[in-house]
Amino acid sequence: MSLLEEELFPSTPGKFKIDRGHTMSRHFHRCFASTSTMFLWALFLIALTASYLSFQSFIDSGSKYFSASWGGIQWEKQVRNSAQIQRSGGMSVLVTGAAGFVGTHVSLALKKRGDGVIGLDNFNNYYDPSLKRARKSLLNKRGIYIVEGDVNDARLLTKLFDVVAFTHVMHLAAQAGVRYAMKNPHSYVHSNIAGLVTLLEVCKSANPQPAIVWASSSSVYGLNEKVPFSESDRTDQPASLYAATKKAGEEITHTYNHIYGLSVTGLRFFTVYGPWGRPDMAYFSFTRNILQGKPIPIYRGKNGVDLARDFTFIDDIVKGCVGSLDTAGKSTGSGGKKRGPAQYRIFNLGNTSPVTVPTLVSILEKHLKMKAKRNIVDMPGNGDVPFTHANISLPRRELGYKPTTDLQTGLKKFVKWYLAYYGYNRGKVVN
Ligand SMILES: O=C(O)[C@H]1O[C@H](OP(=O)(O)OP(=O)(O)OC[C@H]2O[C@@H](n3ccc(=O)[nH]c3=O)[C@H](O)[C@@H]2O)[C@H](O)[C@@H](O)[C@H]1O
Repeated sequence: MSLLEEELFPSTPGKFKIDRGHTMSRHFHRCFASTSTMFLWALFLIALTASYLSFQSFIDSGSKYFSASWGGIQWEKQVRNSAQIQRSGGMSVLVTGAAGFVGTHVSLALKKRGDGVIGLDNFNNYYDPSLKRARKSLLNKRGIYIVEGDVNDARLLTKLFDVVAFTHVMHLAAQAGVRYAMKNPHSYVHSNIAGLVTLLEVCKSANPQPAIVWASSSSVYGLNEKVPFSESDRTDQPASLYAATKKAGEEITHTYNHIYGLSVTGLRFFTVYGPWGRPDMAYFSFTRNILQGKPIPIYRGKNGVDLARDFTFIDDIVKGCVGSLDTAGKSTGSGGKKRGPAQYRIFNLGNTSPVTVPTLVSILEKHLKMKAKRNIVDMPGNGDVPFTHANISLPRRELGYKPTTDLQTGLKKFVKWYLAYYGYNRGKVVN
């Protein structure tokens, strides 16, 4: 500190020099006193503003992700009832993303056979939330309670584990969609990475630890050209951020398996379709457009090659999910400590018979009895891969997984549901 500074701003009151004349000293003292008072007031105001702003942001993020619509005796009772196991040897399962497409079907299947089920869903608006609400009503009617909350809410997850000693977690909550990742990259990180870690942190500390079965994706094969895709094929060339976050999920779950002894099964779903499906997917939006007489964009690959997908019917996927839960080994840790090696598995859940996108459209035309307005466009560079094709020998051997529904049959069921759900059977005008 320079001499001048030292004089103006003494570090201790005792250092203040009083040998320059009384008046001068008094004036200086007053001046200093008022400056320091102002300084203190300014500090006080800054602190007040800062705490107000941080409180506001806490409220904002809280209301966005962690609306406290849970807790209380009545709530705990509903949670316990829904998680009640109704068959001998049954399981109590926390299903995340339960109001989603796969989550709804898996929850229904588990409840039907007498397992205890609690659903968790944040009802975000990635696609029409009214469809999620309708799925929720369906689940409620079958005695499945859905907690409204986010997988990033550690307090809620911990509370759920306090109320129920879940034997299994079926983790299906995720930000889905391959192409949307270019529009909203952070939502993939929020759900598929941060949310996954929050869930695993809670699971690792739970006593007993649950076994975890979760949704990975066929998209992890990315630019892999070896067909059909086997679980041991390379998955280090993702073509989209969605795929990258799912691949990251496989690595993250491996870490928790390795360090904490969590039993983990990752399922690579191949383009799942069926009744109560996702409106953002091609088969769903094509159906809507065909019925409304609107053109449908059909992407075409390099050199005019048709794109193809190993479309897999929802009932087959449900069998794969339930088979995975049934064969999952117990987690080996307790109190956050691993006691021995735990199971870590990855399975393809596909149909093993890829169909091109134009053929998918032809099947829809047949079931809808309407012609599509086909608009063939070059595949935009937005994360799509040209084809997918699952090798399912591993899940067949380990889970008894055997898909039985071809695309013709599955789309017939989907169209029937679509027409009923959107009221076309009740004379809805098609325009
Ligand atoms: O297996 C997965 O892991 C993923 O499956 C699904 O992704 P995709 O296989 O890309 O399904 P989907 O969007 O129905 O497009 C199907 C085909 O239609 C083509 N397609 C699509 C849209 C369009 O307007 N035109 C078009 O030709 C398109 O190019 C593609 O060839 C899930 O959405 C995803 O969340 C993830 O689970």
